[in-house]
Amino acid sequence: MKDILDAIQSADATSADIAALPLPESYRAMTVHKDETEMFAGMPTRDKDPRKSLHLDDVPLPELGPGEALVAVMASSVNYNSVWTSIFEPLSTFGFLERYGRTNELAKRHDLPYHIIGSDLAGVVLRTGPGVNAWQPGDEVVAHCLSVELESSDGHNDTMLDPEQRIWGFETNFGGLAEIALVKSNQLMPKPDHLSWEEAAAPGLVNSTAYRQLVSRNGAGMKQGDNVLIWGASGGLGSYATQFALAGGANPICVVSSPEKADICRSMGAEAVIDRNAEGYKFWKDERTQDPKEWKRFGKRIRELTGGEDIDIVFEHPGRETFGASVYVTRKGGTITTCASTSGYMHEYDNRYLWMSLKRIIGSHFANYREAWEANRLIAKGKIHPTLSKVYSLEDTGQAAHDVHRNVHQGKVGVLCLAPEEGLGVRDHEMRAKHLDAINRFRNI
Ligand SMILES: C/C=C/C(=O)SCCNC(=O)CCNC(=O)[C@H](O)C(C)(C)COP(=O)(O)OP(=O)(O)OC[C@H]1O[C@@H](n2cnc3c(N)ncnc32)[C@H](O)[C@@H]1OP(=O)(O)O
Ligand SMILES: NC(=O)C1=CN([C@@H]2O[C@H](COP(=O)(O)OP(=O)(O)OC[C@H]3O[C@@H](n4cnc5c(N)ncnc54)[C@H](OP(=O)(O)O)[C@@H]3O)[C@@H](O)[C@H]2O)C=CC1
Repeated sequence: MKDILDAIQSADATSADIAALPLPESYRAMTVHKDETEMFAGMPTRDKDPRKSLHLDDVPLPELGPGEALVAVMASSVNYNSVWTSIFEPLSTFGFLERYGRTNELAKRHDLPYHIIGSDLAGVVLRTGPGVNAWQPGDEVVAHCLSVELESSDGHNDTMLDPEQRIWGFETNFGGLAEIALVKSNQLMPKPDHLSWEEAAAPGLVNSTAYRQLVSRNGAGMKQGDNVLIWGASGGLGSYATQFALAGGANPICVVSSPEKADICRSMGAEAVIDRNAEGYKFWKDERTQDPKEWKRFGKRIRELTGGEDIDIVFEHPGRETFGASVYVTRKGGTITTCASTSGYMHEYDNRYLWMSLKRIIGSHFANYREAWEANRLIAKGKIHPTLSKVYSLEDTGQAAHDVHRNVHQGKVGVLCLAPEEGLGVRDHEMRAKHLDAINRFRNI
């Protein structure tokens, strides 16, 4: 592994040099263990601790198949899907690996007693499998997390609709929170030159998801002037949704839960910010009963901030806790677009406000190949910036996931895998200098 790292860090290693490096038989990776899936049984979700279930293991290098690439991972990031995997909710991810393993001989590699997690990476291609022409050993890349087979016509217009659609590092093995990752070569995209490894690894999953959910015609198709209600506006998804709204001429109404988070939203350029904690919204009277008066109070506050207008698009992901309010505050003909249910997936809302006011609910999930590429292009062009806050070492991934689970993080949390320190991998210093304040906006707060 040291030789690989030395070659990556040397200014003059060629593609042939990288291709000639022997690959290690094993590498370090963050895993969950199949024989531990019941370890948190009976505990409340909040108390399930990723630091207990995530392990740093030495794992054997997987065989490289056709159309695949092995990548030396310099940095990765923590996504909420890694929190779900590490607390075995809503399901153990080993079921996904078993199901994938049954599909064909090569997919069997994924069905193991350990699951290497992680759905983001920035790194360097080490080897490509048969049939890969677009990428070479030595290429500096990021990887998006869409894994599809594309054997069915269902996914030929929109690759997210493939019946064998999986999220790499969640529904497949060999993810990015490791020193080496196995990806399909179609997941690879050029690493933005002006970013360090850990900055480049941060946006991938959430940026692509926010792009489809909010901007793409497959999602809400946001346009100039739209009022966009963004829950968790300084969190993983929300910090990109806020940037897309601002960059696209829309009007974000950012919801956060502390004055620090409100300040970050303002520093991104948002003017309308609601601190849900300070304003004390209680959309549920008890576990089963919502309080429409609170939806109305929330709607009034939004009208105060917009000069009397209601919401064109709600960027939803908290789920059960907020969904009733989200449907209520949307304007006639408006759209609620949802990609998650962090607080519970059995939603309740008053359907009269949906049908009588001709509102639409759109389900959205990650992004298709093209959307992921377009979202990465916006990062590479400096139109959208990483929202990296803290950076952890690979061995401290459990703590990083714990922070995200407990909602004590800001923006995105990064993880150094092979990169020995932060700040490495920047190739375009001139472009970086232009965007330095925006790149550093979330750092160490
Ligand atoms: C990019 C990052 C993203 C995120 O962070 S997202 C957040 C994390 N992700 C999650 O929380 C989602 C985790 N996944 C799940 O909870 C489950 O994954 C799903 C609920 C999405 C699906 O459940 P399942 O049991 O895996 O699949 P089924 O489709 O319900 O299949 C079970 C059986 O039901 C059959 N079936 C499906 N639809 C129908 C239908 N309409 N009518 C009759 N049967 C149906 C199937 O065929 C199959 O059958 P057979 O067991 O025999 O193979
Ligand atoms: N389907 C898909 O493709 C994707 C789905 N997801 C899912 O989306 C969800 C959010 O992911 P991500 O943004 O990365 O996570 P983060 O934890 O980084 O951010 C979410 C933010 O939402 C806010 N929030 C959390 N719970 C509530 C609540 N009960 N009521 C109101 N606001 C709440 C919090 O902000 P604050 O406290 O400031 O209000 C929190 O910081 C996860 O469940 C994840 O699995 C993520 C990416 C892709």
